[in-house]
Amino acid sequence: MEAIDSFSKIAEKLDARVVLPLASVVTWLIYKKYEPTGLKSSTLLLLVVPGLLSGALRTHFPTLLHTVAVVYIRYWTLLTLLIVAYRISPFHPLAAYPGPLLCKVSKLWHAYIVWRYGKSFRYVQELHEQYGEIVRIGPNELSVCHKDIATAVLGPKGLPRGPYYDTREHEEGVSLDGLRDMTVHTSRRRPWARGMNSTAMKYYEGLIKSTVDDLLAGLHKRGGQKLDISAWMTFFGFDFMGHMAFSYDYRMLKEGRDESGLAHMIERALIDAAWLSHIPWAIPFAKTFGGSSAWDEIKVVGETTVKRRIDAGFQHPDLFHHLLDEGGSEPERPSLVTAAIDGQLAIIAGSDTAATTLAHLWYFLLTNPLCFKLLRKEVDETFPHGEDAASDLAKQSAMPYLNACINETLRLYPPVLTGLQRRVIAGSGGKMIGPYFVPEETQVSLWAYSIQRDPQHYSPLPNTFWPERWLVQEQYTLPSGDTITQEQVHTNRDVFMPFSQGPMVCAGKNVALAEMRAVVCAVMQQFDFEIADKAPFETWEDDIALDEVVGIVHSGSKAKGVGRFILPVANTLYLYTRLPLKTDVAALYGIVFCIAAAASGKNVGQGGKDNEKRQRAVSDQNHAAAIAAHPLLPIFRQYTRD
Ligand code: HEM
Repeated sequence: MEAIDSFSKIAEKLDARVVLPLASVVTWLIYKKYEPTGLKSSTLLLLVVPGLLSGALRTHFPTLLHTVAVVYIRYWTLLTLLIVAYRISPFHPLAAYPGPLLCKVSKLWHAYIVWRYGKSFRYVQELHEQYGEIVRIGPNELSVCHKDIATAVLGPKGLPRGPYYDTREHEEGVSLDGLRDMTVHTSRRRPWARGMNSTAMKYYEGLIKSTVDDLLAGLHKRGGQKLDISAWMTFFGFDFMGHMAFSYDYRMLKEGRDESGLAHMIERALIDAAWLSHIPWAIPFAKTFGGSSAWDEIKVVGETTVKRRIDAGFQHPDLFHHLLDEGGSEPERPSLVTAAIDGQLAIIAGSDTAATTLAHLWYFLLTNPLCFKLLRKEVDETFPHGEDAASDLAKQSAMPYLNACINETLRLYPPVLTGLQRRVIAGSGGKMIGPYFVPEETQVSLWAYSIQRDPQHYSPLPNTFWPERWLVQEQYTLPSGDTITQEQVHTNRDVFMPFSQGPMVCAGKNVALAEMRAVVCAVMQQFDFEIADKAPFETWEDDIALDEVVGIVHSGSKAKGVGRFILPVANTLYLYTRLPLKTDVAALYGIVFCIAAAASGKNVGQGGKDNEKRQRAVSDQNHAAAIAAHPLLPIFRQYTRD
């Protein structure tokens, strides 16, 4: 009783005008210094603190509801303003780096772009075109295209992963691709190294060959019909990964369809994770309030596959055999859960990626008849007299034009289209990337799509499919027919990163390259294609990469956009100095309004105008899903050499 009395006495003396701003400032300082993201800390700082303050200031307002409304609104409003003001101020450590205002204010903007348009790689590329090789794409995040990125960021002395990868953490644990601690990552990668060594590869080669046979049989069966070539690449990708990871046959090629809906499930799950990855502080909330049904479905399918494999026991040296260390090579065997998570990762990371690359490659070959002709010539010469083109992987890896075509496809459309995010850790003193200093606790993102289309790294024609740039020769013929010399061609292999680079390079790189080479050689050797309907081919790239995203940069970041933002902020600050409730509501409105106003550009909020396209944009958020939604339907016919 005494305690309550003394609390009431103190509370009466409190001045709301001092206490509330003070509380907001302290909370802001805590956020600025420690970046707390857990559910508990967020609940404490954002709900409990203003709740306690409401209790303390109860006597200052006519009703409890009034008190709660005033306290919460004022506390959150000032906190938001402090955060925003600091991020756009010249005192922020990244103030010197250019970027759109909304990116500097919050990563919510980027999350919104991903959620609304999906193709944020196009957005980031436009930012680079506008601002140069280094752009501030978040309050604490830079996207860099400088030539030193590979060594400085991805190399052995590079940086660990950033919080973007926190969505990879599931109830059971984290998959290899989500491990941010370099030491833990190194030890977890050991079974993968065994699962990808030359002995293991020998076994996978047989699987590639038999899966290619299934593909060829499926295509022969449907000869003379229009076939969605990208769907068949997806069937191949999943069937091969099923065999390789778990000795399991998804039977997509045999059935000619994805009966289990696995590919679609993974596309949906990746869409769910895509926008959330940009705001990792929201992950605990998203998990608490529902999570992703697609991830739940994948979990069920994954668990069934793992159980089936365990019940069957060791029969083949598949990837799971190595991940579980069935051979007993490690002093301590990895747990079943860890092996299961990473085995499922192989399906998720390895199926869509190879399939989308192959889909793009067919698209480029079919729309560039000269390239098709050159590649066919190389296939025919390498495998004369009907020699089986799918079986000799060593010969395939030495085919210069084939590898140039694959590289060029991976350059223009790296299947991992999101940025590879790394973080400069606290206490490291910062990091130099070329001439740029990146302060501690800053995220650095490398967007292969932007880097690999940057004219300073790939010229001429950085946006054109021109496989010759990968060949070493004295003279080059451009698609126009003009010839240029070696000195006029610049191909910077150091920044070629479709598989990433360094200690966290794609664990399946060699397998992926082997399977893609085998598919292309075998199909080229046996089939001719006829494009029955030209229209989808003409618009395909625009359709899947969604031009709609392009243009946000200009509409959201020009002086008019900044003006739209500053006015409501000033308005809000002015209103904030008034105390009655209605001005607090106005202040909150001001915040919402200023964000909405700054966000509104010609692309945002025009839903009524072009609703059909917008609807499609939402369903196209994942690249593989976009490809699936825009089928390429050539007719396959038997090819016989003259
Ligand atoms: C064209 C095909 C592929 C491409 C372009 C590709 C690309 C990539 C990229 C860029 C990363 C780094 C991701 C990041 O750090 O965010 C990665 C990681 C990974 N990929 Fe691939 N991948 C392909 C196929 C495969 C295949 C077939 C497998 C499995 C057999 C696989 C397994 C993995 C694994 C396990 C990781 C995580 C590596 C680590 O964290 O150490 N990938 N891949």
